[in-house]
Amino acid sequence: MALTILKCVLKNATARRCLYRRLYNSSHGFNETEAKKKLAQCSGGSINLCKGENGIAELCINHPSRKNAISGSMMLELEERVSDLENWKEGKGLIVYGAEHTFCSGGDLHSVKALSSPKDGLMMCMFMQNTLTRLQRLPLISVALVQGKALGGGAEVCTACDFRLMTEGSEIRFVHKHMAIVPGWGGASRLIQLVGSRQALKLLSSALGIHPEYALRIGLTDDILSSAADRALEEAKTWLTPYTKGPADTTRAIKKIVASGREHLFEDTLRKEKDIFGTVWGSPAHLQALSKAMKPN
Ligand SMILES: CC[C@@H](C(=O)O)C(=O)SCCNC(=O)CCNC(=O)[C@H](O)C(C)(C)COP(=O)(O)OP(=O)(O)OC[C@H]1O[C@@H](n2cnc3c(N)ncnc32)[C@H](O)[C@@H]1OP(=O)(O)O
Repeated sequence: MALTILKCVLKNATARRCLYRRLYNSSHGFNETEAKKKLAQCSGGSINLCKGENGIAELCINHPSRKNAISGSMMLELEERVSDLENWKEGKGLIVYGAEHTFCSGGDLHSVKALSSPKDGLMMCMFMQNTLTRLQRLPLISVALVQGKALGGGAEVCTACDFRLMTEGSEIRFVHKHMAIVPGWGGASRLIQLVGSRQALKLLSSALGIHPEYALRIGLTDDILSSAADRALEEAKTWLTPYTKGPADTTRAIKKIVASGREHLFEDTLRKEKDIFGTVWGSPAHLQALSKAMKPN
């Protein structure tokens, strides 16, 4: 019995390690401590997290005086909030949005300037890829609520969510070409997965603004929201509700399978599906649902 429990604990710990592992570590020349010290020097704005009792959290990119541009200290806060969410066992859903009804104008140009050496740029790129990959792998169904503009790094952040909802008049734009750079926060790779390589090539090489109708047509957004600016967050929550209804363990297991399927070869995915299946099969919620389903009429 004790051996079975130990095996189960180890299996769950391995599954957790795989989900939350860092993409880059010292073996890739990435020094996290040094990166954090450097990013802390570029301050301004905040990343605010509010965890709801309904299992849906709201993550706010908050730097309104700069259209929610992400400073170095906000990159650090984003990493801290993602860590917090990784440990939130009751969580089922996440909405990422920008303060004052605009999503995010990308990297804070003041921070970007301070980090403009190739060494610092690569350090920031690895730090943000680690964080956004962990955000994408969270066992929460995530939605980016795009109001106003999602530019550059802001466009990249919204690709790290499972779904995107755009409000009327909003715009996603990979402006990197205008800055003579390419996305480095993982946004190009994720864009290819979302819309295919041909569309991704068009969007990155033109730096064209992507409006809601076009985004819907190419599969970049999942819906267009029509409510007034100050009601959009509520509308996004309502949109997410059918996907997060029911026990947290079930929703989290579904998201883990999909997150795994996005990243692994199909054979690995089948094995991972089996492992994750093992974590929910026979749980109290499963047994309860089973007995409910089997009640004689
Ligand atoms: C490393 C990440 C990198 C990447 O990988 O791509 C980037 O993301 S680089 C940043 C890319 N983003 C941009 O180049 C956007 C620049 N901003 C704009 O184009 C416009 O400001 C806007 C976002 C379209 C908004 O325009 P508008 O509504 O006309 O407002 P203002 O232009 O007056 O902006 C208000 C205020 O905000 C400051 N601001 C806006 N964006 C940024 C930013 N990314 N970094 C720093 N500051 C920003 C803008 O300068 C104004 O400040 P004040 O003049 O002091 O009022």
